[in-house]
Formats: sequence, C-alpha cells, structure tokens
Amino acid sequence: MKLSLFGVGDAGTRLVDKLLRAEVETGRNFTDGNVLAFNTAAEAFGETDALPEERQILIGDTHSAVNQYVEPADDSPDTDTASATDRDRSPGVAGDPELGAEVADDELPEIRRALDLVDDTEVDAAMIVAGLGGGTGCGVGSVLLAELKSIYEIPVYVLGALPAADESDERAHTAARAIRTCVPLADAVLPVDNEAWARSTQPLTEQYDEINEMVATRMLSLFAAGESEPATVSEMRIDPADVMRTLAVGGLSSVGHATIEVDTSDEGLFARLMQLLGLAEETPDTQTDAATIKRLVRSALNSKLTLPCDIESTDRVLVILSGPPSAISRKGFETGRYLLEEETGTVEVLAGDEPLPNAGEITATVLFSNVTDVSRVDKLQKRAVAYQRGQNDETAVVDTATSTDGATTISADERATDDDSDQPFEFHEPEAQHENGDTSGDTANTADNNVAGEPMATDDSAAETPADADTDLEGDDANTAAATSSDEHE
Ligand SMILES: Nc1nc2c(ncn2[C@@H]2O[C@H](COP(=O)(O)OP(=O)(O)OP(=O)(O)O)[C@@H](O)[C@H]2O)c(=O)[nH]1
Repeated sequence: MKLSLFGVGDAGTRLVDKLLRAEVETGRNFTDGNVLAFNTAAEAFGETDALPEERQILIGDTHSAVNQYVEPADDSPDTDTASATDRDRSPGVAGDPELGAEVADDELPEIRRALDLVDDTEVDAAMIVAGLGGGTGCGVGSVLLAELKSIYEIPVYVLGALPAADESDERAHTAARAIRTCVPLADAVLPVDNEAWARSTQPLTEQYDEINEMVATRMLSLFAAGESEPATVSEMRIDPADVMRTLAVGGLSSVGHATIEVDTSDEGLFARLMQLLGLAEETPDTQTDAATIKRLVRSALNSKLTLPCDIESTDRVLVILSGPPSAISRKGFETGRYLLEEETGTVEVLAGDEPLPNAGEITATVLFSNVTDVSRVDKLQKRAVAYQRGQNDETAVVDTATSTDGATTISADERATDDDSDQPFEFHEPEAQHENGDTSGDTANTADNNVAGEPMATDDSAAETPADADTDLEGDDANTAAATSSDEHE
C-alpha cells in the first residue's frame, strides 16, 4: 500500500529517514516521496541521508520559550536524566509537550503549507512517526494528528517509540499521555517498545540506529508488500485493503517477523516449478513446504514483537509471506493461517503473499491488531500516574505554603487524581469498531470510537490535547464497557 510519512521530533525524523533508506536499499517504494519531518530543533535533520531538505520543517524557532541550540558542556549528562537546568539548555521544546503543542498550534499555517507538499490522493493511508515520550513527538504529534484527521479521509496511523525503563519519569508520563491521546483519535497506533529492544549493556542512544533498522524492516514488510511490480501472478497476493482492514479495528498493534532461507538451487526451483505447472506430483515437497511455512509462522509468533503483548488478546491478525513464489505453496499458506487461528484464538486471520522471484529467503510478517493485554503499557501508565501524583503533591505543598489563611489547599489536578491511583489504560472495544467491514478505515474519528468517551480536539484548540490527556491519566471513565486491562486477562 502507499503510505505518506510524517516524522515528528528527533525519533520521528530518524525513523522516517531510516524508512526512506530502506526503500532505496530494497527497491520497495511505498511512499512515492510523500514524506515530511517536523521538529522544534534542527540537529536531527543534520543526521539524515535520505530525507530531502525541503521536506524538513523546523517550527518554533521564533518562539520565545523554545531553546535554540546551545553547545553542550563536555560533562553534561544525558538529556533524559538531566536536571531542569540542563533541560533549559536542550534545544527545541526540551521535553515539554505543552510547549510542543503550543508551538504547533501557533504554527498551524506553516504546518498546513508543508502538508501541501504531500499528495493524500496518491496514498492509501498516512502515518505519523514519533518518540511518544518527546515534547515534540507528543506535543507537536498530537496537534498534527488532530489536523490530519480533520483534513484527510484516509486512515491516519501512529508509529511511536515508547521510552525505555531507565528514561526519566517525565518521559514515561509524556508517553502515557501520548498513548491516551492517540489511541482514540488515530485509526491505529503501532508502538515500538525501546525497553524490549534495547540491550542493558549499552546506552539507549547508541542503539537507536539498530532499533530503527528493525522497525524499518518490519514496516516495509507490512506496508510495502505488494508495491513492487508483480513479476509473477499470484492469486494469494497481498491486497492493501487487507492491511487496512486488519488495522481498521483500531487500538494498539504489534508486529512479529521471522525469516528462513530457502533452497534456491536449480534442482529445487525446477522441482517446484514442475509442481506448480501440474507436471509433477505435489506430495513430498509440498508437505515439506507446508511444514516449513508452519515453522516460519510459528517463529514469527514467538519472535520479539515490536510491542510485546499477549497475542491471544488480539482482535484481528494479518500474515504476509514474502519470498520466491515457488517456495510458498497454497497448502503452506493455509497451514500458516490455521496455526495463527489456533494460537491467537481469533478467526479474523487475513493472509497474503508477496512474490519476490529472486529472494533467497521467505519472510513471515504477522500483524496483531488491537491487542489489549500489554503489560508494558500498563506499567507505563502506572509509572505516569505515580509521577503525576508526585507532581500534584509538590503543588499541594506549594499551595499550602502560600495559602494566606494557613488552610491546606489541594489543586484541581490533585482532586482529579485522588481516587483511583491504579486505573488501567483503556483499549478499543472490538465490537465498537469498524465491524461493518469498512476497509477504508475511515471511521476512527467518531464518538463511537473514542474509548475515553471524551471529545478529542480536532480543530485549532488542539494545543489542549496532551493537557486533556494529562488530567485524565488515571482514567476517571475506566469503568466504561470499553475498559480492558492486563489485570482482567491475568
Ligand atoms: N527507537 C527510537 N527511539 C528514539 C529515537 N530518538 C529518540 N527516541 C526516543 O523517543 C523519545 C523522545 O525523544 P526525542 O525524539 O529525542 O524527543 P522529541 O520528540 O524530539 O522532543 P524533545 O523531548 O523536545 O526533544 C525518547 O523516549 C527517546 O528514547 C530513535 O532514533 N529511535
């Protein structure tokens, strides 16, 4: 399928650049150049190779509260563990999502002008790519999401990196708010769990490139499948509508991926060709193919997912098999699909193949859509709530100290978060989604799909979006029918 990409912040810029490079390296073109990157600091633009300069949009550079680049002192600590003073010196919005949203709101005319560079009639869907714990990623990203949802009829997805456990509570809090904002508004959210993918022996910042490579491989296998010119006819060829139909259920999605080498020797290919032409008996080799594909699909199921989750909590599944057509028999295909039905307990399993005649390997990419049992997101949510409580306690102390009559004053925020400290994050209720078989995925921005049961900003007031999520983090409406948590699954 064709996808336009909108990188936001440093993570978004790097990831979009990586996706563009992967397009060139693999010859799979799925963006047709429909890309943009927005940032409040220019440094990450300098790291790009494939992202054209005219597609790099710097915003907020004239905003008085946005820091300009300051040469860091040699002994300055990592940004994520930095003190307020260090943060003051970080370029851009320096981790502040309210400021990010304010800047994006102020610069909506500039953002809209840049959006004219992207032809939404040429693509099947749009995808915002960001670090959800970033001030720019969350703040600017949420305003951009609201803007795209209000002007596009195509689905808008979010691909977002989640902060690792050793990043600051502030980043976790911002990411939890971003999820809370994005899930009801976006047509689907595909989080990438930095914690799961980073090795503890190395600083996370040194592993971004490797993680981004992993993300690019999976996103290309998923979204670029079917975009290359068909060298061979395949009745099982993946259809972009299948990807959109799988994602149309909304919520959080996760991707698994596995590869095996195939026998590309002349004899192996000849034997398979004869079978396909009906000139040789199917039995032993076809059986081997089926067993191989089953093993491959099982490996993809058991692989480290972009967002680790319980796959039995998924709502819809899609599997794409890419490789030499001679190595993917219909029997193998059906065996893989049956395995997925069994392992996930859902009958909504779509499947398609991407014939790659010269490939020496077969790849299985599995998309789990609307997964609801995600302990990582629960943990992030709890951490965010604890952080918010701490912030509110500090505010209360200040309020008490400054109160003229000596009475204890509790801030509105604290009152809002006083009751239910461990409320879970809410997910999409499958039945409330696009059960009409809508393959356009064009219904997520409706009241029905808003699991939080609260109106999302879709106009110029979008600067309020992350702040709204903030006051709501503890899920005052968690008792809605849509609420599902890992606790309920355990
Ligand atoms: N996977 C991945 N994660 C990243 C990358 N860069 C940053 N992150 C993560 O994304 C989150 C936000 O970081 P940034 O992208 O630097 O932040 P930003 O959106 O530019 O906004 P600021 O906080 O204002 O700098 C953090 O949790 C980072 O660990 C990247 O290249 N790849």
